[in-house]
Amino acid sequence: MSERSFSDWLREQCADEWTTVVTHPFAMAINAGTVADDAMRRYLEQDFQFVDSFTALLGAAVACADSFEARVPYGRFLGQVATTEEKTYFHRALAELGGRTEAAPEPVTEEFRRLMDQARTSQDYALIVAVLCVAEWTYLGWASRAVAPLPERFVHREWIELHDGVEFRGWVRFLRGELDRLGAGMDEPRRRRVLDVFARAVELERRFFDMAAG
Ligand SMILES: Cc1ncc(CN)c(N)n1
Repeated sequence: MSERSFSDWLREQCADEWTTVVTHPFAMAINAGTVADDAMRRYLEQDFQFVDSFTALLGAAVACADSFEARVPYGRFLGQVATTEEKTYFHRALAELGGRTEAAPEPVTEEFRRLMDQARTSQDYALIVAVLCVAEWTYLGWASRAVAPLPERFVHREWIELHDGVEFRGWVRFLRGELDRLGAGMDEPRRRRVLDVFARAVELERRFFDMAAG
């Protein structure tokens, strides 16, 4: 690896799949506010299952981070978003769309949950950050492509706003910074191990949107 940061290097290794995620037709339809109610309901029902393991993974990041400075942003994000804004969004949006919080998980949802659960139980901080970083950075990638005026309906607009804005950008910057910091001390096999997990998460993000697009 040369001077480019570890997080940039990771993203470049899966550049095609990454671009497919952040420009995915389903994500672009959210930005345009044109996702049909049935499709948005199915997507959010599945994402609610995703968010459970994601929240547990944030908890693992608090536990496994290698410094107090690193633990604090995870704790803040866990408290602010996972248990307040994002959670109330899901309940309001699913109520609006006639969705359920306990839908049966689709195969890709199961696979994503398994990846997050494996990262969590590994207690390997770098692998935990790799999965969190993909989930948040790709979401910033598509949401930041939205152009004003944002869609009128809150199910689309708030989902975009939750994944863009000053605070969310700072959160993604922090996650990338953690990968960059950890990557600087890694040997080649270790970097490849992190890449395996990073690339698998990018693939699952793409398949998650494919599932939602039907
Ligand atoms: C599948 C998926 N990936 C990422 C995010 C953003 N936290 C999400 N809500 N859902």
